[in-house]
Amino acid sequence: MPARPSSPAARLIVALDTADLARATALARALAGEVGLVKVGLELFVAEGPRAVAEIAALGAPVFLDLKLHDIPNTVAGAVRSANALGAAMLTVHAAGGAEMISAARSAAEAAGAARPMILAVTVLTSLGAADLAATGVAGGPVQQVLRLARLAVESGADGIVCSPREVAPLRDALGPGVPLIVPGIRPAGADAGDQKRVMTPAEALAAGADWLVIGRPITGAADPAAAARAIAASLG
Ligand SMILES: O=c1ccn([C@@H]2O[C@H](COP(=O)(O)O)[C@@H](O)[C@H]2O)c(=O)[nH]1
Repeated sequence: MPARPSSPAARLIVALDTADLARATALARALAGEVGLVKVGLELFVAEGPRAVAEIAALGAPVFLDLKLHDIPNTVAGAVRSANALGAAMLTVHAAGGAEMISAARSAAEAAGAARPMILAVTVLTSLGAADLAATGVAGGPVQQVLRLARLAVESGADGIVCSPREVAPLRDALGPGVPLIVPGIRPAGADAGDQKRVMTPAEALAAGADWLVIGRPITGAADPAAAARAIAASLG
């Protein structure tokens, strides 16, 4: 499992959201040494399969496999066992899958021994605003729901929590310093938010208590992705 990051660059996780493995590997090469981890998400994994993880891991950076597993406990445990063989450093499940599912994911990860992936629980997607969440039948707003899901996830064996930067401070208050917080929904000042609704700047997220910052388009869509990552790291002081 990766250690908690101690330098600004180590805090950055770049999301390689592309269906093209050649582009993903080119980005991973260009960003070597500029970020702490590289994230393989659904777009790349569905297009290219497990070899995407293997080829990107071979370039040196630890891989965050962001599959957001959400199914019955037996099925999720099987998927985690299959993912163990890929050597990812982090793997996501949806906290809304419930206590038994999260616990099954953690137990299945432990079968990989010391090199097991961190099991991260995704709380409320950063693309959802309060009204979107209410439309799914959840009352109380994102902060309340993230706190509820995060507590459940940690009690059920999750190694870390994925949340928007808006919930980082309340989560730190509720969970203390020991729980790693992995935070997408990051936008440098003036950057296009796109489909993200609960966002903050990298410096704001860090000041609130985030451990890792997950950043895709502001880096991968830049003319010079390495320079964009360096500028973000510099903004973290
Ligand atoms: O709640 C979540 C969970 C995961 N993500 C992932 O993070 C990146 C963010 O990419 P940007 O281009 O910086 O918006 C993306 O891969 C998502 O799948 C998230 O955004 N929100």
